[in-house]
Amino acid sequence: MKSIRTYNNISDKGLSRFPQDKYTVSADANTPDAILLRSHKLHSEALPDSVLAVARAGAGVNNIPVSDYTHQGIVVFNTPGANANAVKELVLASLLLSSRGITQSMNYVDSLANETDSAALHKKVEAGKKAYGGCELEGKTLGVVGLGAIGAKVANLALSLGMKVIGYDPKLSVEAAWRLSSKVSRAENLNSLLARSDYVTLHVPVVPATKGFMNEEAFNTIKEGAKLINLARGELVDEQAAIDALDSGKLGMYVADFPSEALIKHDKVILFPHLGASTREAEENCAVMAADQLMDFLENGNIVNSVNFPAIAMERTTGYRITFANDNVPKVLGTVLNQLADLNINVLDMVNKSRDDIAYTILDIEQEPTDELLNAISDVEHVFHVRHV
Ligand SMILES: NC(=O)C1=CN([C@@H]2O[C@H](COP(=O)(O)OP(=O)(O)OC[C@H]3O[C@@H](n4cnc5c(N)ncnc54)[C@H](O)[C@@H]3O)[C@@H](O)[C@H]2O)C=CC1
Ligand SMILES: O=C(O)C(=O)COP(=O)(O)O
Repeated sequence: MKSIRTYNNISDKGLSRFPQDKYTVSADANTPDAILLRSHKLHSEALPDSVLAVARAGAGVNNIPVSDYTHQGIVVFNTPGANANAVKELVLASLLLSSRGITQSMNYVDSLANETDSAALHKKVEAGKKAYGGCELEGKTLGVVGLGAIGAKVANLALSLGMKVIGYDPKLSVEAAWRLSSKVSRAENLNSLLARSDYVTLHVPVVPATKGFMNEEAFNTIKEGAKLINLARGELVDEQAAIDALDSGKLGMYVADFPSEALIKHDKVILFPHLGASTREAEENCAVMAADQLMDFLENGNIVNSVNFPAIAMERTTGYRITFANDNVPKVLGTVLNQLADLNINVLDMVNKSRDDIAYTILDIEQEPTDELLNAISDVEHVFHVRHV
């Protein structure tokens, strides 16, 4: 029986992927084989030694100490693109909310709830409406920072609304570039995007290069009165710099799903709870993808959509499967293969992949591996994880 420990609200559609005769799934599993979570922060938690993998049902992995886990042999997964449409749709809402005085005018109408005279009510409603006139999106320029799964969908949607779209993504993958309309124009650098955009929307992970990148300098560069949408991570924006820019009028509006004490008080800030991925569809997509990836890893040693290990998969043969991870240096694989040769063990199939400074191998052999063999592989210099799956 394998055991999965969950954190957060994970869709039942994902949880029910784990067959009950093979898995127990619970929030209080003591010695789990794997963790399945959403935004729960693992940085200050010690994981039990039993944990082989952590799956984030979602995109951002900044709640997980990924590099610490890598050399403990813990594979970290996410679910690329599975919640992108949900975020895209909330960006659309954010564009409209920041343009049309929708929430403010709703609050105004609500404030008239005690008015009992119908004629007086209509007079006040009509008199108040002029305070909430807005502007249209058509013809305006949207700057999209980060053109991955979400950014590309947002960019393509904005084009269909008649907006001009500028994108900036110095690390754009070829796959992501294929998903992007050729009508999206490319900004050479961030400042050029900021200076030309009426709306700026952020879709990058929080990493050292992006932490606080929307700082005083960025707000000085941004087009006068531009509106900023941040459904990516709160840490991307220097909050005080944003508030100063809002106060001076340089920034027209800030929309985010990261409320904070300072932001909540500001009348040019529109805040939601962290709702970007909170649709039934996205929660199901993420949970199903994360569960399937975990099972494939636990049962077959295959790795799909990991953020720290190479992508690697091999069809099961009739043999017995060993997987091992090691520092990506010469001679490790050769040493293991020599060990097998010395024991007269035939290799049926094998695949080896590397990513940055680690390598991972799946080996199907003809006979069941003994503990002695597994220990011998584990003792090879630079090997830090071995498993019979
Ligand atoms: N509000 C919410 O509920 C959600 C928030 N997110 C946030 O959105 C982020 C993006 O999500 P996805 O689009 O799914 O990820 P993704 O990995 O598909 O795209 C991220 C893009 O950012 C680019 N990038 C990396 N560093 C950059 C830099 N310095 N400047 C410009 N671009 C850079 C990458 O090249 C990549 O194309 C996640 O990391 C997460 O923090 C994601 C899903 C839901
Ligand atoms: O997928 C992401 O990066 C998200 O931020 C979604 O967060 P959540 O799973 O809704 O807490």
